[in-house]
Amino acid sequence: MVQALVVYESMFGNNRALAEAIAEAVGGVAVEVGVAPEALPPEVDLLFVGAPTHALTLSSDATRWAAATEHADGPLVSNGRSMREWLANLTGAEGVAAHPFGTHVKVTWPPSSAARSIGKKLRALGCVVGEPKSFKVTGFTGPFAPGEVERAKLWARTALSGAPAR
Ligand SMILES: Cc1cc2nc3c(=O)[nH]c(=O)nc-3n(C[C@H](O)[C@H](O)[C@H](O)COP(=O)(O)O)c2cc1C
Repeated sequence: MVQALVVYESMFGNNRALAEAIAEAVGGVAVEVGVAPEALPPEVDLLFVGAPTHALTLSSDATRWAAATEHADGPLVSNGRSMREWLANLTGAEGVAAHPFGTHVKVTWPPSSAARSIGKKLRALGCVVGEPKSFKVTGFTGPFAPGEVERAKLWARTALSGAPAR
């Protein structure tokens, strides 16, 4: 049986909600990036990795600070280790099927998003990476555009059906 792990970074809760919906859809576990293992457990054979788009890519110290001071009503969901740091330290992911996801407010051309940045980093780690998927929120703190969470669940189930066990 395929064991799925969903690792997320989130400022205001949108990627957490997406990660939990994806985990439910594939029968996996959603883990906040600050407490995610840096050595991928060998039983994990399907990885979903998601984060919010900040300045067209993954968050940085500066954008996290802006999120906390300019946009948040309370504490950020992810206020420890960042997705960038976790991906820089991740080991044991070679050959694992991995699916990058994230959220954005605006679509840009050429396409740039946290999901795409995650995809590049997962590929460099030796993962077998699916097409990055970014889901739309209607404002910096949310909510999702109509149908986006359902779209994410369908996407995750498709990824599950194509995932061979390690
Ligand atoms: C500092 C900052 C920079 C952002 N930059 C972008 C951006 O370049 N493009 C975009 O579409 N959304 C941008 N956003 C909106 C985020 O993508 C949005 O807040 C996020 O998707 C919400 O997910 P979360 O609740 O999981 O953090 C930015 C948000 C913040 C706080």
